[in-house]
Amino acid sequence: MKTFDDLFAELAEKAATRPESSGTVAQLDAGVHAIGKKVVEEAAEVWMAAEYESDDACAEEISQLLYHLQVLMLAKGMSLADVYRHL
Ligand SMILES: N=c1c2ncn([C@@H]3O[C@H](COP(=O)(O)OP(=O)(O)OP(=O)(O)O)[C@@H](O)[C@H]3O)c2ncn1[C@@H]1O[C@H](COP(=O)(O)O)[C@@H](O)[C@H]1O
Repeated sequence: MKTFDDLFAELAEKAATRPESSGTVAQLDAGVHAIGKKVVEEAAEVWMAAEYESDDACAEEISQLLYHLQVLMLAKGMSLADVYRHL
């Protein structure tokens, strides 16, 4: 099963190698403003799923929110340690 750290390593590799098929590369190219909007959208979907959908649907929305947060971190040039030191 993929972990948060596994996903971040995978996305960092995509950002470095820039494969044409990567949605992550497309989002990074769209910039922080567009990525930030996706973070807010996914956060709202998590909220709605938590109130009105199944636990599995909510978990899926949370995974998408985590993905978009990681894309934002990469767009900002941040590492996992930059975040973890605040936990
Ligand atoms: N975990 C994710 C992941 N979670 C969410 N998303 C993106 O977030 C979107 C969430 O979609 P929604 O359900 O909110 O639907 P939507 O708003 O209509 O989607 P869009 O119109 O914005 O595409 C998905 O369409 C994906 O584009 C993800 N995209 C990629 N990954 C993983 O990231 C890795 C790298 O992916 P690529 O860069 O595409 O190779 C792979 O392991 C992928 O599994």
